[in-house]
Amino acid sequence: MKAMLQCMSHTPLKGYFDPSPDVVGEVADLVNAVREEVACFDPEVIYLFAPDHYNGVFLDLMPQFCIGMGATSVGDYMTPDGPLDVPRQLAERCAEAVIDCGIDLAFSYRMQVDHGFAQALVEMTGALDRYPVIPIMINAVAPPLVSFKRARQLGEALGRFAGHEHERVLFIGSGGLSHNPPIPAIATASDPVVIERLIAGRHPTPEARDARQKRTIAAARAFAAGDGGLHALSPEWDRAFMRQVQARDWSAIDAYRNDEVSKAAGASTHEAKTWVAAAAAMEAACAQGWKAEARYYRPIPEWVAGFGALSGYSHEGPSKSRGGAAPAGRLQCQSKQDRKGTSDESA
Ligand SMILES: O=C(O)CCc1cccc(O)c1O
Ligand SMILES: [Fe+2]
Repeated sequence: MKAMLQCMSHTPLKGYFDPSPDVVGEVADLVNAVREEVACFDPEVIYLFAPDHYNGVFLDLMPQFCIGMGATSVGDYMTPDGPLDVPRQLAERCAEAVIDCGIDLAFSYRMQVDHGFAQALVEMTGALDRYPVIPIMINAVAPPLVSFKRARQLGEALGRFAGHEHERVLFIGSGGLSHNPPIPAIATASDPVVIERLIAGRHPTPEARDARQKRTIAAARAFAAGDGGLHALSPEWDRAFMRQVQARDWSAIDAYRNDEVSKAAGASTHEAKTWVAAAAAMEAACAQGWKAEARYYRPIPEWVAGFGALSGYSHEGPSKSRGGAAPAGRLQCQSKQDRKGTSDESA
């Protein structure tokens, strides 16, 4: 069994309000390098952990974790709309295995996903449906939220299943790190229109979606200009977190407390649980035989994102059932040398 892990921050502000060209180029190099690695790896299936931002799931029925047995991208910001290629029977068996491990995973036969999923798929694979993908939503916006520990346990249960199931599996965590985009909360919303949208905002009119996106872009401009209002990015939190994931320091990860995380690094930092779940899945699928590599970090206020990337690779070993080594080209595809371009001064 071979497994790959790709964790990366997402931000729909790309292309709407950009940092300096050298930073844009640096992140583009990173994304291109990851996409090449994934293409070389040629996963038979992807397990994608990502949050939703009140585009697919709402407060009329908010799951903490939800697996899609079928899923469609809503096409918010610049992401494409349309179906993901979800292998339904595999997703069903995965759900059964995870639930059997004591994780009460919700499921949907018509899950709607937003840029949290779509941006990762498009950037890392080129399209929504390039590879079969099993989407797993982790609630990161609607308190009460699950703990970091619980996200780790979800990943562990899923990884145990995936490790037995596949020859080449890719785990993706899409989200984080420290940030606080202007996503309304039911606890503080007073406008009845906003409250209704939080509770049951499916299928907004194009005008309503556009208005919301324009507000996010305006907030990003204000944030980058130093106006208060949004919680500051927290490179210290981000670097410590990335070090812990790279070291697979699960006890440190389990020890995070939701209220402290929000206070230290911003309300949307809970998206980092997608990294925890994906890395824990990697750990279980590889029976700990893998290596993690924090490869990029930079706080990018224009994108309202502590922007990080971390990859993981299972130790090379003979293929379980197909015998012999992988085709030569696959192993040579992406050397460490090639990936050096996007240097990381931190983690
Ligand atoms: O409009 C939204 O739903 C929030 C958009 C958004 C902005 C910055 C970083 C993110 O991770 C993110 O999701
Ligand atoms: Fe997000």
